[in-house]
Amino acid sequence: MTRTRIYEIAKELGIENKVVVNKAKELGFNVKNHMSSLEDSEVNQIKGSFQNPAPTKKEEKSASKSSKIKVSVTSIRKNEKKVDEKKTTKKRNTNRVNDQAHRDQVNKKQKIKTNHNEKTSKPVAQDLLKQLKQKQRVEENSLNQQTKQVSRHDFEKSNEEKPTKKIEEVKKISSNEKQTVKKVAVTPKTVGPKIIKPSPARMKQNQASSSVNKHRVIEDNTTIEPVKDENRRGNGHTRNSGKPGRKGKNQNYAGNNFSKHQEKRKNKGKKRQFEQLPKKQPTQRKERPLPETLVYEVGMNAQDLGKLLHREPAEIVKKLFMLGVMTNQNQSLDKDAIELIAVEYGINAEEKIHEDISDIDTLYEKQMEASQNSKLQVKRPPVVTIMGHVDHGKTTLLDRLRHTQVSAHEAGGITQKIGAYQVKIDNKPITFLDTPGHAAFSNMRERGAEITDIVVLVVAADDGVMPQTIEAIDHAKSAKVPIIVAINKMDVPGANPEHVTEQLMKYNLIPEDYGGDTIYVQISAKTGENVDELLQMILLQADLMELKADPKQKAIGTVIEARLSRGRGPVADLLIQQGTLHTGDPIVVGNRFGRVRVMTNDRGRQVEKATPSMPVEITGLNDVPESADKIVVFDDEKTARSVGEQRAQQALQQSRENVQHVTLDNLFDTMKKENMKEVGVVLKADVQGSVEALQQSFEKIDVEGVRVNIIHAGVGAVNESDVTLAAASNAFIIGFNVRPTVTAKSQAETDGGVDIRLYSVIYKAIDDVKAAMQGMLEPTYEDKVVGNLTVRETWRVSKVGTIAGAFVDSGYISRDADVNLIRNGVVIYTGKVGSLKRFKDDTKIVKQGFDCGLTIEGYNDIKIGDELEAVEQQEVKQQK
Ligand SMILES: Nc1nc2c(ncn2[C@@H]2O[C@H](COP(=O)(O)OP(=O)(O)OP(=O)(O)O)[C@@H](O)[C@H]2O)c(=O)[nH]1
Repeated sequence: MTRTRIYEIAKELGIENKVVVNKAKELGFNVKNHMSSLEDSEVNQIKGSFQNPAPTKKEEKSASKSSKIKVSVTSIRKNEKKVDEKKTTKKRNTNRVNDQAHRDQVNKKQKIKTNHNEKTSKPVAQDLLKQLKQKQRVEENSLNQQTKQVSRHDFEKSNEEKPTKKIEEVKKISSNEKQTVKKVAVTPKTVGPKIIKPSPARMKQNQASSSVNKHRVIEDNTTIEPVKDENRRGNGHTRNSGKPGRKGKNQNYAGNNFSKHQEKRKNKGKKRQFEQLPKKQPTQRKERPLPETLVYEVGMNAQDLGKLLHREPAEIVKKLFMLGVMTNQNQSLDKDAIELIAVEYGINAEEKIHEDISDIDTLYEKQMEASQNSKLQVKRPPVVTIMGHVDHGKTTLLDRLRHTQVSAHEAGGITQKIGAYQVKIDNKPITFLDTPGHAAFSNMRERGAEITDIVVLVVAADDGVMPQTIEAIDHAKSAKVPIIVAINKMDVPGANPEHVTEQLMKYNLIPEDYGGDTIYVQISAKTGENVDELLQMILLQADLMELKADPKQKAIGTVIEARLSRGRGPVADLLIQQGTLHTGDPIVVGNRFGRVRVMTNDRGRQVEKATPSMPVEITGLNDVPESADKIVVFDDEKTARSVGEQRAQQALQQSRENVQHVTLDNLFDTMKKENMKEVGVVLKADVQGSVEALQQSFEKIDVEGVRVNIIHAGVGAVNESDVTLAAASNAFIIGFNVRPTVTAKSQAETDGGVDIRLYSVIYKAIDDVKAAMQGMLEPTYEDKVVGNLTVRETWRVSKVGTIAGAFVDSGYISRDADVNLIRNGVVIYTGKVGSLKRFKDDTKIVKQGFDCGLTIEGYNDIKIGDELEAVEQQEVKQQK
């Protein structure tokens, strides 16, 4: 009989010694500690008590609790096996089996309920996997459908490949998901690719990169469309379902139990995936069609041509290179190169004729032509110039016409101001230009301003045809302007109109009575007799001429007069010839520019617009223009400014070029001119007309060998710069109806006395200049006897010759004088004084009543009693 120790039993049962000891004691065995031994029957009892414990209430509870937590199917089965093998008592076995069956059921229920412990609970996990697979299949089908839809819309060309690829992609993603599913609990929500919110830009991008980046497109499309469609269909998905990155709104997605770490890894993977994708190619520019004709300008570069041809400049450079023209994109191309390019592209080339907008003369001509061809033409008032000989009554007639008495206040009685005004007869206006005779008329014509329609030739009935009358006829005829003869001063007793008519007929001005077509009117400007008839005749003539203008077009006109006003700045009198000028119009006037600021009519009333043949005064120019300058209206002030500045620049350039350059052609003239004396004049006047009148008069002063050089002429007060200029040019200043500024005056005094001459009458200015010119002539000299001497002694000195001791009877004798030696009333010799002494000293001059000793150069035969005349050359003043 063997005995077994307690610790061996505990070891066998896998429980603590203490427990076995206690159990043995419970069963009434005599044991003390784990070293105590038991008989076989006792051992079996103890083992049995441990292997088949009686299910107490406490035990049941604890068993149920633990099964909820840990008991597995296999462990139960193991226990069952063990129990079967050990063949414990029937009762206990039955109890145990019942208990176990109960526990199994509880366990199964718990497993399904809680879904915990999938690793060990195989049947539950298999169920779940089944569910998942089913779900994925549904998703695949759905994705397939969506992919087809997308491909139908966006990828018609490559629609066969893409769905497959999409499926592959989805499968790939799904397989990834499967792995994840094994580890995590499955939620009923979609486990799919990241859903990206669709946007027009993204769609566009997808379309653009479709050919290049199919992979990306597929992903984008598979993710974009389902959201849209499902939302539309209302299939239970919320609008935000599956949208990543939206906090709070993405509960379902969060429910997928993607840990942050996993998500990060996933994103990283995606990033890597994108990085591996081929880089996005630069988008190709869609080529626009070539123009039919390449309208080019010489000097354009490849970039300019690229814009015109809708092609990349690089392409043009390449083409030129192939054609043998080496250039870059910025290099200017010549005509040949540009035309080569046009041929290369198979289109026509046409050179753009560059319109020089600074050429306002051409613009003026064009507009004049346009208005003459316009169907909107209406009748316009005639523009009349009154011409005639001095004092025949021009100013009186003009005054009579405008009911003013300007001539009474006119300094010197000469018409000096150029202006214009309108007179109405039978409500029909006539525009009169107030000019100083024919000079202004011809001056205007010389400068291309033909603004006069009719000339009224004033001839005094008591004076008849005079030189300036003839000049006026010639000017009018050369301008092809019809003449109306006004025989004036009919009120004067000696008036002889018949004689005047006879005289004028010689100049082909045949009156109607004599079968001609020249209108004659006998008037008295003073009394106003027949002045209205004269006006009627002017209107008749105008009707015959059918004078018309288009008031709708942009205005063009001519400057009649311009001046600088102290308060208003540059002021210009304009005659509008075509179109209508409005206040605010941007204009270029000659080389000046500006905007019509204030416009006043001939009565001084402010007007907003000026119609054809209307004279107006305007302000707003940057500088004083010149008479006969043309006015052109531009669309905007900026253009007007640039044109004006360009023209001023050109004028300056031209004036520099006009500085005399000696050529073989002008060599002789220049040499002659170089010998000429010049009188430098700086001319300032109140109005441009006076400046021009004075300038012309000065040029006409006929003093042989001298000419007037007008260094500067302008409108306005004499200022410091005029003084500086005059001082530098050794010129003097003529101010006509203007005064020097205070500073200019003091500067003139300090600057070595610059001469400022002020005039209010033209002829006085001319006389003074003439005198100055005469003063510049080389003086003429004549011999003049300045002293008489008598020879009283003679000495012959070797090496010196004969010395004469003489007494100064009258006048004086100087060392530089010539001497006439007179003997018996005859001049024997004329020569220079060799030496002149008082006693032993040399002297310059010996006066009357004194003795002197002198020698005569080259003459020694001097005798006592000879008479000597001291002769000097003295300047003789020119007669004025
Ligand atoms: N009796 C008479 N005298 C006249 C008549 N018309 C002009 N006069 C006088 O003739 C003189 C000259 O007249 P203006 O009008 O100054 O002559 P103008 O042609 O303008 O002269 P310039 O300005 O120097 O070119 C003045 O004294 C006028 O009073 C007229 O019809 N009858």
